[in-house]
Amino acid sequence: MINLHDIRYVRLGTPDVEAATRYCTEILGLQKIRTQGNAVYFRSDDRDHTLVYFEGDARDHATAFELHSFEALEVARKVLQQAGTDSHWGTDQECEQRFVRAFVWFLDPSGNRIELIWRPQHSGWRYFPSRDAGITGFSHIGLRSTDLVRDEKFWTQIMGARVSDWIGDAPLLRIDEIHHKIALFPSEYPGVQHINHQVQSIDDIMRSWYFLQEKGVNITFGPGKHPTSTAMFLYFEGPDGMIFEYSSGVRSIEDEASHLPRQFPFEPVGFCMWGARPNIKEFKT
Ligand SMILES: O=C(O)c1cccc(O)c1O
Ligand SMILES: [Fe+2]
Repeated sequence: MINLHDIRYVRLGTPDVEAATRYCTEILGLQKIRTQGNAVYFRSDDRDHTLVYFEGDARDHATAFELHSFEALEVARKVLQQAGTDSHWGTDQECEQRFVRAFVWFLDPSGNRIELIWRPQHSGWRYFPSRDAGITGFSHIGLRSTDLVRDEKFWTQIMGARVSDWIGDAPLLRIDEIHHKIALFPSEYPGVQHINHQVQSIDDIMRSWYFLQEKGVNITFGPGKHPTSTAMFLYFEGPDGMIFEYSSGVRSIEDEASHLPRQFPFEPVGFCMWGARPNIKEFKT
């Protein structure tokens, strides 16, 4: 089995890098760290970058997870091969673009591009955004799944993730003590379904709620509170229809042995314990 250390970055294609850059800095509250070639890099915490927008197809998404050693990459390739999944080494140029020493990529059973990376670059600089959204870091993604039961098996049996809770058949998956770093949601096609950044407190959620409305950003869900992770949340629309989430107060699962995943209904009450209703296709039946 593969042992994922942590989620690291998301890379998104876009036909309009300039518009995406304006959104990331002025609306979302990330820090632009560099432009390199046709790509712009953004920080949300003490890592070199956690989000990249590159000139390309808006359906072209990749998500990276850090592994513990170079040997772990080699082992991962064998494990994937045994599971019938082709994997490939990243080229030197691709490693340079990602600020990693080595990586392996593959497609999950739904067709999501996943990158397993080794020695990603850290920053010696404090994260310093141009808008104070209260972001403390990139934390999780929603991943599109064309078959939730099949993909839950892949992510738990091959990738070593554990189910923390289910909403209907949608599993919230942890790879460390944080309630979830990946969540699978039903879709007809692959891709990243939402990108979560943690913010410091409910004050940041509410401040952003007013701020985003003033800026005319489409709020798609919330403010609300997830009964699953106990996090308070706000979802809103970004470039090319991507959904971004701010949340605060995600629970930790300290005791692996005693945690049993809980089943929540795939209904508004399964997503929000305050009564908010999602205007997000993948959260609705
Ligand atoms: O935090 C959660 O529990 C959660 C639940 C449903 C959907 C999400 O995006 C979540 O982050
Ligand atoms: Fe989420």
